[in-house]
Amino acid sequence: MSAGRYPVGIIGGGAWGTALAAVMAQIHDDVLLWAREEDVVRSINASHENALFLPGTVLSRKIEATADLARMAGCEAFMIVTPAQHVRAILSALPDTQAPLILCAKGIEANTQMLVSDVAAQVRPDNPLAVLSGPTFAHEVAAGKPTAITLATANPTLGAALMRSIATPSFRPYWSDDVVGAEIGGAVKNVLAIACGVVDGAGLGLNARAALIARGFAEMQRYGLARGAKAETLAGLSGLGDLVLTCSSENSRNFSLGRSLGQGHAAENLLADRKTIAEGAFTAPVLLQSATDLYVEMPIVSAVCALLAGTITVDAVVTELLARPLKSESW
Ligand SMILES: NC(=O)c1ccc[n+]([C@@H]2O[C@H](COP(=O)([O-])OP(=O)(O)OC[C@H]3O[C@@H](n4cnc5c(N)ncnc54)[C@H](O)[C@@H]3O)[C@@H](O)[C@H]2O)c1
Ligand SMILES: O=P(O)(O)OC[C@H](O)CO
Repeated sequence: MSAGRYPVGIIGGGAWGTALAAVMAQIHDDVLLWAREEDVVRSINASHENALFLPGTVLSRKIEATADLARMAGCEAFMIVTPAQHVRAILSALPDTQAPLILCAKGIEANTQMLVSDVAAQVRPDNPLAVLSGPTFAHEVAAGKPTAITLATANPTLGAALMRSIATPSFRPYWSDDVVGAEIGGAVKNVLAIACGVVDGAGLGLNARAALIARGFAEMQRYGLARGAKAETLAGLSGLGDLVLTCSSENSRNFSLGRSLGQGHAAENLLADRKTIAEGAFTAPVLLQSATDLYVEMPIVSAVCALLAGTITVDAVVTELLARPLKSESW
């Protein structure tokens, strides 16, 4: 990539877009971040903090925020960091560009069952695509803590160029040619993290949590392989790696949503009160529908859907899962 004023533009001023801007500011002189909320733009430009979505992290003065998408036209590559359900709209509104798009949302589009990369290929057929996904809590990345992540793109030359433009001494991408696998790991783990949070909130113990991670991973593999993912990608950073992270920490929004469900709070109230995104709540119903269409069994995902819909209690869901017919552990 040739030198330009903004080597990487970031679209989305939530916690993750802001953390990625902090990473980019370690290696680039100017970082332009588009945020939807004027408050976020003001907070970053005036106080060098994203007080709404990543409070407490002091940001580099190299980061400039804007609410004007037209300003992004000169960027040489884009990180697309809005929630999955808004990627279609934001890509449609992006200025005319043929720059590579690095897709950072973890989810599946409702109604269409499309992965974010499918949405991007449909809306922006002329832009090269890559997916960035892995075990990455935003506040740790923004603080410069060591992080490894999958950068998936079918084109190895593009992969190498993008890795060079985003790697820092503490942020290490690994290239994969498996875009579908990288996306499915990130989308499915969010739903499984809700389930692990439920186990925690209901006080079901660490054995139950480990069982759920292992059996949840079996669901991720069944579904991923049915959609063309590679097994080794699902076992890597963007699959198992991210599953382990989000299933074991209250820092995960998905886990903490599940924890509150497990403590008996109503899903409707919990979702209405949220200011930040728990992607798993949006992914769960479309994932279950997609799995059903592919004849893939996902009992844990199904249980999460029922809990989110408020059609079953935690006690009943646990009894149901444990009462399923005894079967082989492989699949
Ligand atoms: N936070 C993390 O640690 C992390 C890490 C890796 C990946 N991700 C993924 O990145 C994506 C963004 O998550 P986040 O943590 O930055 O979100 P966040 O919860 O911190 O912020 C919410 C974001 O949603 C945006 N938003 C809300 N309504 C919108 C609309 N109508 N159109 C466009 N944007 C809208 C807000 O502007 C804001 O950027 C998600 O898919 C998430 O799974 C997050
Ligand atoms: O807070 P969560 O559950 O959205 O998880 C954030 C990241 O996806 C962790 O990799």
